[in-house]
Amino acid sequence: MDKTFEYFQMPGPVVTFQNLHYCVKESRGPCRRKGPKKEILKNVSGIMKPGMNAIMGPTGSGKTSLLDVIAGRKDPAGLRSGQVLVDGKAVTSDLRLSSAYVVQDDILMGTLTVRENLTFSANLRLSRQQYSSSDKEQKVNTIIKELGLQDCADTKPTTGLDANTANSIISLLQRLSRNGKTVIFSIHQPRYSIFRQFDHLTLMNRGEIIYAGAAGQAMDYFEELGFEREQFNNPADFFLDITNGDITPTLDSSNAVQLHSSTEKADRNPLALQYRQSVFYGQMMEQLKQLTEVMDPSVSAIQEKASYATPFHYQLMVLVGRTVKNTLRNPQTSYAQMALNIIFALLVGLIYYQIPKTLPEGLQNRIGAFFFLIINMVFGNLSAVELFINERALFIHENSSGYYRTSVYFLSKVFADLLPNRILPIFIFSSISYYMMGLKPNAAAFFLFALTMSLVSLAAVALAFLVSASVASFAMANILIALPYVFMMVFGGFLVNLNSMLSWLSWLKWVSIFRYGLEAVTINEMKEQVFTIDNVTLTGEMYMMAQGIDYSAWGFWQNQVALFGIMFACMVLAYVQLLRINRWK
Ligand SMILES: Nc1ncnc2c1ncn2[C@@H]1O[C@H](COP(=O)(O)OP(=O)(O)OP(=O)(O)O)[C@@H](O)[C@H]1O
Repeated sequence: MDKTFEYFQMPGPVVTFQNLHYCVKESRGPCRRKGPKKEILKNVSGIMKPGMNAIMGPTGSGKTSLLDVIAGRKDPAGLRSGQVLVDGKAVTSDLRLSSAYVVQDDILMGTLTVRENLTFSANLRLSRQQYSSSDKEQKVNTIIKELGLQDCADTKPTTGLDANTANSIISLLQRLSRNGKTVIFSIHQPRYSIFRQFDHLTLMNRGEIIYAGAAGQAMDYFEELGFEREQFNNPADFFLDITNGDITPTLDSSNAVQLHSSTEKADRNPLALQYRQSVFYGQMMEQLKQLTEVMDPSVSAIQEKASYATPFHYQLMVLVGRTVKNTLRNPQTSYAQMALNIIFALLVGLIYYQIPKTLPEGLQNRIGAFFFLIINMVFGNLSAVELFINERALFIHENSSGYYRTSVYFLSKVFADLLPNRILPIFIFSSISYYMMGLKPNAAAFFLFALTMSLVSLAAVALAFLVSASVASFAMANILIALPYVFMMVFGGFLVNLNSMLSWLSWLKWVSIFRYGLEAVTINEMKEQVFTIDNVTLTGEMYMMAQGIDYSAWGFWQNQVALFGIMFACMVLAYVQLLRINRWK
């Protein structure tokens, strides 16, 4: 009884929700066609006060959906009616910073230690004006202590932490709730030692509430309805037996629910109807009326812009720091990328070692080498498709919890990938292959060669980023990226003469990274070169003229501009795709 009293008296935020109706369209069949609408929350109202608020019910009863609607994580398009208020005010983006939403899945950066993960969160979610670095450090230490993680605070997050056990999580939540926090959680079949720590219990069945009130009074409520509890039956099992229809009310009870009457319509939920006639419901609705009367209606109309605890540049610094740390601790991709480039550079260098200027090999080998190089620059970057897929769940969670802006995440990922995995390996690749092949021996030509290789590579990488930001699985990403790469290769000007192509297909050459790359390196190398066979001479210009390549200065630079344009457009589209990722549940 004391506990109930404490629950109703404790100061802190009060969450209210009234008349929630939430609908989804079920997807059906292999094409995931949208089926008919299904109401997953039906006329759900309630009050959650500071303390331990448990939501229980069988699988699919709507527990998670209710939590998601309260936390503002469920797509608002599905909310047919109802409203969630905190202290009588409509929920705004500020709530993201003063609340926490914990999911069951493991969404932490696995390469960072427990302390580093917590520090990352503290750095982004606590305002720099209100908390100094040492304040944040202290907060992190307190949390580590509260969670009992002192022994593993400096090891990487792994499973099997003490804090993962239900008991320690519940006792932590209880300590939080005793400090005036409103803790709302969904739980399956807790054992009695856990159940008795709950202050308030919401029981759900088929999208409706069948009991909401003091957790300690729930059993009496159902016993009064005529459900008989066996002596040693755990409360959670008792409730599950009721919702599953495994126990029925004894007929001699005056309040007994007629669960299986012949007049009952299939879609009616007698337990929910009974609850709506109960004194618990009456009292709750009365309180709800009082709590929502004070609400200022103008507040709910304002759709606030998302606000963040820290400025753009600070978020960028923290996120780049984490990405760099992650790359350094998980350097396989960078090593593999570097090794791939060195091996291919040596291979191209050996196959086309010191190409002579005599015909036919002088010409044939040069063009063949260029094709080989461009293929390597494009296909060698397939690993870039993993960039946004790997951490998709982490990004969605952190972004919707208000840690950082999407643009900050995009920039930190792109730059942390481009420098170690793309730019650096390309310069090493270019240096090795260029001098082994014996191409034009002057610094300007080498620089333009390396520039072309970089732009070809970056354009291909940007396309991979776009695919990466657009899909959630590697399998899909691999299919989507292979298709344009192969098309571009076919229309690159090496495998088919572009002038002889069917006119309705010829537009493809304008989007071919291969063509721009191949033309640029060809112009760079062939210009002012003279090839000989016996007494006959052939100039590079003659070859390019025959191929329809414009070898003027603009002819060369237009390829670089086009490559840059493809890269830029793909990057912008990749960012737009990141913004469009569905954050709703
Ligand atoms: N976005 C959605 N699209 C389609 N159906 C949904 C969606 N969200 C929830 N549902 C459906 O609504 C019902 C309630 O789901 P919910 O996850 O809230 O139940 P739950 O009580 O938390 O179940 P569990 O204990 O298994 O987690 C389920 O039938 C689920 O399939």
